[in-house]
Amino acid sequence: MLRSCIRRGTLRSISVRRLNPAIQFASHAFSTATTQERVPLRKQLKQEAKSLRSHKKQRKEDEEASRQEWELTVGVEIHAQLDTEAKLFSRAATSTSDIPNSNVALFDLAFPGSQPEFQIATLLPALRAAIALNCEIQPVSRFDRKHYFYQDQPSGYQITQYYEPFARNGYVDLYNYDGIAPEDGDRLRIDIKQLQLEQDTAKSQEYPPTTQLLDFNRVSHPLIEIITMPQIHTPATAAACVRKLQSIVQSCGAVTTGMELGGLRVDVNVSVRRRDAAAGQHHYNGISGLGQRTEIKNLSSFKAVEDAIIAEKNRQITVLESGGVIEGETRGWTIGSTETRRLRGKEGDVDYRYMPDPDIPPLIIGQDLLANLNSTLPTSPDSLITLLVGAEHRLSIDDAKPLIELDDGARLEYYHDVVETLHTLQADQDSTSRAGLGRSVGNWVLHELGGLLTKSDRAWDAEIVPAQSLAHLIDQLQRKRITGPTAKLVLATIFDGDRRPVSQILEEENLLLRPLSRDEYVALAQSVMALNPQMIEQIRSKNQLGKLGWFVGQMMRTGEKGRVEAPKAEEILRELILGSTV
Ligand SMILES: Nc1ncnc2c1ncn2[C@@H]1O[C@H](COP(=O)(O)OP(=O)(O)OP(=O)(O)O)[C@@H](O)[C@H]1O
Ligand SMILES: [Mg+2]
Ligand SMILES: [Mg+2]
Repeated sequence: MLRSCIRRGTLRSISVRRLNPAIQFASHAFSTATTQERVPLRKQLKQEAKSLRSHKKQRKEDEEASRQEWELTVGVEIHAQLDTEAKLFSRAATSTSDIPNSNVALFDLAFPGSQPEFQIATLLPALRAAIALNCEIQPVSRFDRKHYFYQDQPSGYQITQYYEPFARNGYVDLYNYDGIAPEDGDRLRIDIKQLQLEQDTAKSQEYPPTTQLLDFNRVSHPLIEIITMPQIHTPATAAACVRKLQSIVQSCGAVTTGMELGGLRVDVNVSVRRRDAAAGQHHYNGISGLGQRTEIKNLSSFKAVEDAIIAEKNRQITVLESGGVIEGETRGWTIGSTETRRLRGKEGDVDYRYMPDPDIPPLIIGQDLLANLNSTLPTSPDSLITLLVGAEHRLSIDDAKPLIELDDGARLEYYHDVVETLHTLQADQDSTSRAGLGRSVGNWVLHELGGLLTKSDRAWDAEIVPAQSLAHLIDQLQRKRITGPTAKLVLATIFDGDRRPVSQILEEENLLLRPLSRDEYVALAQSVMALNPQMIEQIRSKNQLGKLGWFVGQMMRTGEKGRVEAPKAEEILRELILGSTV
């Protein structure tokens, strides 16, 4: 990568600073060579930026040309670990962080004579996910044995529900705020073929060349497999779809951890077909005309989903353009790589010998249970977004999304606590001034408090700045008793552990706004105007109003701390410089 950058002459100084000494040496060699050609540094940087731009443009054009010619189709299978205490068919605990092989029942290890004991509690999170994904819940479903031999599956088969799953015909709606590709427009519905219950496998740890350790704590952890229809046509939308599915199953309490902790694993199925050629020979559940699919197994991040699809699409196009054929096969992906790799042949090669499990009776799900779950399901992420950007809260979509997603919903809870307290504190204010409170709280919670968290590298904790304190601080600001910079200063003080009530901090530190008189503003404005008469001239003669900001900044800086209000400062400056009022 670095070498190719150097070859293309696109290495930028900003990236060099973060690299190791050997790489810095390479960049030094590069600049020495160019100095010898006596190209001034500024010109050289300009050329580099230009070449980078044209390279990016070329790549975009190539992508677009390939998109015009080839249609990509993707369907995803998501395996999510359900939030349950016990395993699917035994009472062993699901905790995987305990000592390896400590949570294992005889049935999990397929001891002869052991029998499955279906854990009914598993159904609750599974059904919550199915309802949240708009599925039709099947009154009767059954378990099958899917046979394959691998050391992570002691019985030689996985118990799953492929043929008669407990939920069918759902869908997930994706909006552009979910990050779908621009060519998919504002909204896209992806159908979900089914949700099935199944067992997880054991966890392997490889110690090449000869050792592999197996931890059976994970074996038979209850999973749901969510299978989408092949209706996705861009890598970005596939990643957005997985992200959205994860956020839905998390927000309804069906799963505990997401992809980052291994609680969710994704297989992507990829095919391409030439748009102007005859329809493809392959079909899936009523959708026909598809190209031959390959399946990339076990992806564990959204980026891996997107990158693996791009790589596999390009590989398939190259094979087809050179007259080859795509084989139905299972492929793998390593993070950071640029190519998928063949793991094994699939279609036709493996016969799973599916058969009904004779030891497990059918699953019968009653309407009363469904009615109860339906009425207790938490609000969906989409409904939350609609609420937050609506008239009551007026958040921007860019703030609403992270507020919902951050810290497993804890950030949103905190936001609500602050808004609630603030509404009580502002009960005496008129409704127009209260209308913008949500937006302002969103800004403080995400950007100001969020900024302090990032800077200090601390994890979220609602007690760092109690919601009550933040509400009082915003209240003081809204009432113009303190300035914005003062509010930020006090927030940082509380963040660092000051537990005095906000009002006490403001009193004791003498931070309450004592507004400057008009004469004081005029004197301050005149003193900063004297610093740069040339700029004053430019503002006057060329009407360069943008430059007023510099003088406002100077007034804030040189004036007494916490006493200068920016809008007032600008008003006075306009008056003095232009003879006009705002
Ligand atoms: N031609 C195709 N191109 C792209 N995706 C496809 C194509 N045909 C099917 N798919 C997708 O492949 C996936 C098939 O999943 P399904 O679980 O039904 O079968 P499977 O992959 O054989 O099963 P498993 O991997 O669980 O053993 C679905 O997401 C479907 O949308
Ligand atoms: Mg599958
Ligand atoms: Mg599959």
